[in-house]
Amino acid sequence: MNSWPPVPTEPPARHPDAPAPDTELPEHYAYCFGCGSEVEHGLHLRATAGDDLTVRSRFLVTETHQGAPGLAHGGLLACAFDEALGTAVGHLLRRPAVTGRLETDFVRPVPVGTVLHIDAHIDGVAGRKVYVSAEGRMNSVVGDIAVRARALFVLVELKHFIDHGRREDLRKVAEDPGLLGRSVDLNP
Ligand SMILES: CCCCCCCCCC(=O)SCCNC(=O)CCNC(=O)[C@H](O)C(C)(C)COP(=O)(O)OP(=O)(O)OC[C@H]1O[C@@H](n2cnc3c(N)ncnc32)[C@H](O)[C@@H]1OP(=O)(O)O
Repeated sequence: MNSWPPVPTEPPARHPDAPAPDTELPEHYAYCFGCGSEVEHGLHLRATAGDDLTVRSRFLVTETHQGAPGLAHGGLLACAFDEALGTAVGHLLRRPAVTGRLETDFVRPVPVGTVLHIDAHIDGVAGRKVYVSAEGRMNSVVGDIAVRARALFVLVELKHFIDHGRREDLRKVAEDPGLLGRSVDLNP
């Protein structure tokens, strides 16, 4: 594997208002495929703040997540890691960010019925670039590693979402702000 982070970085600083360790984190958007309660066949990932620069997430692989008979689809597993890594950036740095790059190593097949435990860690910051990595273990926080991932998140302004989001969904959120979790400082 190449060195990580791939560029010189500053040590990340956990935001002073980041949730305390062991705090259960709210979904960040009710219609998010990764965590949203309104998405029937979504991943329904749940996350807990960890110590320092970590977030611990978990999700149950169901029969709607299959790629081969009885096995999780790799793309859905990548989605879970995108969510888990983004949750770490959003809640611990409290800044809006989007995935610029995501790489995944699928180490073991993941059967339907598995609870995947994903430990994400913020590794370094270079300007707007935030480097994060995670490991996913099967059925226990000390289970066999099934997937590893690394990602670059890029810090963005609120304008990013307003400029690019579909109008009707932005309107829905304006009418019902409760659809969004209040985890990041939108005007830091
Ligand atoms: C509590 C909250 C929880 C949230 C959880 C959410 C989890 C899910 C997160 C997602 O899935 S977000 C959706 C998927 N991602 C996107 O839709 C992003 C689409 N891409 C973009 O909008 C733009 O390409 C992006 C904002 C990422 C960057 O565009 P910009 O014009 O703002 O910046 P620029 O292109 O100058 O890049 C900034 C830096 O990042 C670097 N960069 C960007 N993309 C890169 C890439 N792919 N690989 C390597 N480096 C990259 C780029 O080289 C540059 O480095 P330097 O500062 O050193 O010059």
